[in-house]
Amino acid sequence: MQLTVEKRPVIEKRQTDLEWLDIVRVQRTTTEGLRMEIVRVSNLQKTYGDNKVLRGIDFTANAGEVIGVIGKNGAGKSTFLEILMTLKPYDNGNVAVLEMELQSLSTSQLEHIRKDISAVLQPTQFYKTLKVIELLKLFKAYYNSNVDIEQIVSDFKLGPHRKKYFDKLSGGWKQIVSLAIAFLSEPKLLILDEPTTGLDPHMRNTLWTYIADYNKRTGGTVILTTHNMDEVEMYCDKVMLLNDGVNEVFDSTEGILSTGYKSINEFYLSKVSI
Ligand SMILES: Nc1ncnc2c1ncn2[C@@H]1O[C@H](COP(=O)(O)OP(=O)(O)OP(=O)(O)O)[C@@H](O)[C@H]1O
Repeated sequence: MQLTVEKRPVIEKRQTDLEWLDIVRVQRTTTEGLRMEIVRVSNLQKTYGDNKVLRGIDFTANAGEVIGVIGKNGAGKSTFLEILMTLKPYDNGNVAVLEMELQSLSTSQLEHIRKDISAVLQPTQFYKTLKVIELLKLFKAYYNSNVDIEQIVSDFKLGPHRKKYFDKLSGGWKQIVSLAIAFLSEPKLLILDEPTTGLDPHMRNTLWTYIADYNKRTGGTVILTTHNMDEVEMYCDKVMLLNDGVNEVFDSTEGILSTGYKSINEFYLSKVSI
């Protein structure tokens, strides 16, 4: 595998005190030209009652890609992610995760596939009686993970919080702990629903640093939703714009910008009406 490093001008503009944005987007090209397909979705449809939320989504995620799913409130982004996480049934279409067609899987096959998927939804109030460090140890044991807990504590700046009870943390720190736990299993597919909402700018950078590093180190795939278009522009390889129940655009970030938009924010505002 050959690594090519590409520095985007926009990153330089927004460089932060963490200097992490020598974090460059690493684009993997394989000499064999082969990339494992992690998710393939075709004509996905999902209705709640008479609310047809997804009307035919086509989507592919390859190993190592970071993909941002964007769209206005209520567009169906979380619904889409929950289907990929195997948490929600769908009405029509095909959804293959790690080359397994979800609707044809038995319960035990679903459990098997879930071992390779990690997800962070909105911060939860789970494990009230456990301290942060205990939670991390618990999940390390559960996942049989080789990840060094102290490294995770350091990477996510959790040192001052390690002995605090989870339910006593602020909303943002709960979010950070949930994210740290998600990375413990070194999943092939990481699904994050608005991971940076509620995080301060330093912690947002910390998270993106970790995602970029995880992605480079393990070749893991990340699919996330966000309303922050700057983050999409800086860190996502591809963008899917969900609009009126379909993937109105699904393209590389560069591909979108090369069509004349100054930014992904401008692209979003021009494509999506209130
Ligand atoms: N369990 C449910 N039962 C009925 N309707 C639902 C359910 N979950 C979501 N919906 C509806 O489906 C639509 C899409 O919701 P979803 O949460 O997927 O959108 P979203 O794009 O993630 O929105 P946001 O950006 O506001 O988080 C909304 O109209 C919502 O009210």
